[in-house]
Amino acid sequence: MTAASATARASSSSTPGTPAAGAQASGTVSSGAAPAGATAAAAPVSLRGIGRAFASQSGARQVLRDIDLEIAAGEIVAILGPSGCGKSTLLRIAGGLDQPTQGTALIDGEAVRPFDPRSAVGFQEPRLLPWRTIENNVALGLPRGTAKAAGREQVARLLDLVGLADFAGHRPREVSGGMAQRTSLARALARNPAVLLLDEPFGALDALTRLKMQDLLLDVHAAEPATVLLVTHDVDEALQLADRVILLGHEGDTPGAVVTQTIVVPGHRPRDRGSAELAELRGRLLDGLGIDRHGSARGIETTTTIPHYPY
Ligand SMILES: Nc1ncnc2c1ncn2[C@@H]1O[C@H](COP(=O)(O)OP(=O)(O)OP(=O)(O)O)[C@@H](O)[C@H]1O
Repeated sequence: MTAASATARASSSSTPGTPAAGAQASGTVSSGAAPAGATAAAAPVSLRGIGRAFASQSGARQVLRDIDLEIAAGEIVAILGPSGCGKSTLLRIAGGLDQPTQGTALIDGEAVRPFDPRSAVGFQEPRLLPWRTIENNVALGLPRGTAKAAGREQVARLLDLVGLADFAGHRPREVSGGMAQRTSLARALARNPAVLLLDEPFGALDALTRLKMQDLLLDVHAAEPATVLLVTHDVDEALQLADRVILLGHEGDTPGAVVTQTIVVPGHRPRDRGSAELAELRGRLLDGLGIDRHGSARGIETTTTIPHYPY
C-alpha cells in the first residue's frame, strides 16, 4: 500500500532531540515490542484519575487533574485543547515518558513502564539522523535484537506502506518535509507499537501535505491497527481521523485541566470533510474551545488556531 504523507516521532518534549530519549522513543532500546515482521496487536489504554503537577518557583503547579479515559484497542482518539493545557503531558504519561503525580496509566491492563516499549511516539519534527539513509533511519526503530534479514524485510515493507520505496537510499536532506515525516512515521511503526502516540504530527506541514498525511495515517491504521492517541490543534483533523475527540480545558477556578467534552465522531473513515454532521460537531468543539466560529463559518479559516493559556 502506498500513500503520500507522514508523521514525526521523537522523544520527551521537555528534552527535545536528546539522543537518548529519541532512541527510546524510536524503539532502539525496546524490550517488549513484537518481533520484526509481526504486527503487534493493538492494546487498550486506561488513564485513571490522572493528575500531573510540576514544581515551580511558587510551589507545585497542577497541570492535569482527574483525567479518566478508557481507549479501546485500535481506537483513534484525538485530544484537543488550548495551548498549554497539558495535552502533550497526557500523551507522554500514556507512553511512559512522564509519570503522573496522581492516578495510574495502563496499557493492556498493565502499568505503563518508563519509555514503554509497547508504544511509539511521533512528534512534530521528524528528527532523522542526517548521515543515515532513509531506510537506515527507519531501521533505527526496529526492536533490539531483530535479525538482519527480518529487519530488512520489515523496513522495506514499511517504506512501501508510506510510499517511500524509491527513496530508501536517499539522505534526509534529499527529501521533502512531508517525506521526512513519512520516514519518521515508518520508524515509529518499525517497533510494532500496540499504541501509537502522535503529538501534532502534521503541525509543521503545509495544508495540502497535511491532508495527504491524514489520508496516509488512515491507510497506515488500516494496515497496522494500533491504538492511536493524537494530539492536534486542528479541529478538522480531529474530526477526520478520530473515533472520539476529547477536549481538555479548565473548569472553574480549580487548577488543572480536565476532560470538558467527549465527542463520538459518527461515520466511517475517510469521512466527507464537507458533511453537515461534521460541521455541527466542529461548531460544538469550537464553542468548547471558546473560539468565535464566524470566521470559520464564512469560510475564512477552516484550520482553527487554538488560544493559549496565560502561563
Ligand atoms: N517538565 C516540565 N516541567 C515543568 N513544567 C512543565 C513540564 N512539562 C510541561 N510543563 C508545563 O505544563 C503545561 C502543559 O504543557 P503541555 O506541553 O503538556 O501543554 P500542551 O497542551 O501540549 O501545549 P501546546 O498545545 O502548546 O503544545 C505547560 O505550562 C508547560 O510549561
